Amino acid sequence: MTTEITLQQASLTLKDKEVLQPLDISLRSGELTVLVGPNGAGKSTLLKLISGDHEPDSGRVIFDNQDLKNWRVEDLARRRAVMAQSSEIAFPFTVLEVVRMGVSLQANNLCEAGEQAMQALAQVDMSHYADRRFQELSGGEQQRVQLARTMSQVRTPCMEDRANFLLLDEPISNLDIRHQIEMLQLVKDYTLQGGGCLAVLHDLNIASMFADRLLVLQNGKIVGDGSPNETLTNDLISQIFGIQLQVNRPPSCPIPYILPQTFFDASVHPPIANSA
Ligand SMILES: Nc1ncnc2c1ncn2[C@@H]1O[C@H](COP(=O)(O)OP(=O)(O)OP(=O)(O)O)[C@@H](O)[C@H]1O
Repeated sequence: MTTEITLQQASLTLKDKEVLQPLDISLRSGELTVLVGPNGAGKSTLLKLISGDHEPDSGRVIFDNQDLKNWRVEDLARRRAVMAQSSEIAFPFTVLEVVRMGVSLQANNLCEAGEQAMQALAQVDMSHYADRRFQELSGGEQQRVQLARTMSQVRTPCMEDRANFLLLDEPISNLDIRHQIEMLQLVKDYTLQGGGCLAVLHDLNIASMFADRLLVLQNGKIVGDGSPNETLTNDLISQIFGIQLQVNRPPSCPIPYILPQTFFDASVHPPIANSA
């Protein structure tokens, strides 16, 4: 059975600005939904609305058939986990302790929590730093640990017929290409096992590679919703990002990939001088 997070005419105004116009969206478990859009479009705000950090001014957010505002905080924390865009950790916790914060909601005892935290660290290629202070890690390393913590919080993608959800705000923004792909594959596997995920990403090519469904947000409004093949069109993405972009669909490539139009301009790539 599919578990859903549904927005029904949910809108939000912050400091006199209508950041999210009334939105009707259903996020389904079992697929990776990626949210893209220009800076300031309202992506993080939408994620906060879905996670319960913001309450809508009008309309409703429903998680698993129940209005989000009626969920008990502890119950919600076991069913969906949130990775914020920036999450500083003020105290000198070790890497293992940070991940255990997520694990502790699911584990039955301390020993199990320790083992699960180590497994989660191995998945993000960070076991070797388990005893290091989190604050001493690089930006990318911190991001991988935060992803491990978040995924540990809702470790089992699906229990009986009810799915859990990951809500990730730019989870790979600090990662090198290898780790971007490995981390998104982890998330994708989570959805393949029945879990749900909404991830905000800026890289359209990575989004194209991994998304089952792409939501395109502009000025607090959904202007595109479908597979990457359906939503990534020259007109739509050039218009929303305000730069001429070209969506390429070579027969040998199963997904569209995007390059700026300037890449094809002769002025940017002058012919290589003949040194002979
Ligand atoms: N707490 C707040 N108070 C007032 N305005 C806010 C608040 N949070 C966000 N905004 C405004 O809402 C708009 C959307 O912000 P949001 O962070 O959701 O955008 P975003 O799409 O995630 O952008 P980015 O890609 O830059 O991360 C912005 O104009 C921002 O200034």
